[in-house]
Amino acid sequence: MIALEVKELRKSFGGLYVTRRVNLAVAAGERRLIIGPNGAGKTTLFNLVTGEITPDSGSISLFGETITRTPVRERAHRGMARTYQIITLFGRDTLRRNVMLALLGLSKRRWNPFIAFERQRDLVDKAEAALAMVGLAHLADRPLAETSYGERRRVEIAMALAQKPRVLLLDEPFAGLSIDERQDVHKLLMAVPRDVTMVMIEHNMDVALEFAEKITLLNFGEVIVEGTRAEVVADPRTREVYLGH
Ligand SMILES: Nc1ncnc2c1ncn2[C@@H]1O[C@H](COP(=O)(O)OP(=O)(O)OP(=O)(O)O)[C@@H](O)[C@H]1O
Repeated sequence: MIALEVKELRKSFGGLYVTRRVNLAVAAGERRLIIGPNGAGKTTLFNLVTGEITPDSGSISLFGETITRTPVRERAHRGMARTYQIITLFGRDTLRRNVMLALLGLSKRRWNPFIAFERQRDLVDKAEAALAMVGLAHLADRPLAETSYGERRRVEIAMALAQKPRVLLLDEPFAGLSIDERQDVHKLLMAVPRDVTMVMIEHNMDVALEFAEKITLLNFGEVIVEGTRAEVVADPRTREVYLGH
């Protein structure tokens, strides 16, 4: 079963192709790593997959259903989640509330002002369960601004996992973390159940390589090497465009 399929995807900005005929098929449960030099088009590919930008041509499907023109929110309802940068979180709010807000953002129901936020029991439970999954249950009452960079990264992952995604896109989850924090996030990602397919963009090869089952190498908006971890690492083109950087 293919979880995420991209066919002949193209996108240009001001006449420059940033995504050129990209094809990608990620199997259900797979852990895929996307690598490539700066400007290769990795984030643009994620933006196309989540629907934040629209392709010029080509198609995207999620578990066999075409979503090429489906709005972002609807894709999220169908099981697509993405980790966002910390900037989008609320510093003065507690970790619990931040995760609850993420869940509310996805919820079809409207925010009910007559029920105190903390009394929305199901939301509280889901938020706490998500924080427990990333080992932060004990910090649920702490304002986000008082947490470390590594803890915040785990909150981002908790927010995405709380949505019970079928496909999770991780955009540089190890960026800016210390070696110890990288190991924590790595352990956490390795523990995510197989019913979540994960696609990761990452530059930190030490931890990312361990995570990857298959690797796709992008360069100038094109897939130039793809295969198992061993195949891609051994491929001279990988060394040429990426590992030599
Ligand atoms: N909205 C946009 N308008 C114009 N050009 C854009 C836009 N978004 C991205 N680009 C350009 O597309 C190219 C690819 O960018 P993208 O962010 O996808 O690369 P990347 O592989 O994620 O790079 P990095 O590793 O540096 O994050 C870059 O040259 C970038 O300047």
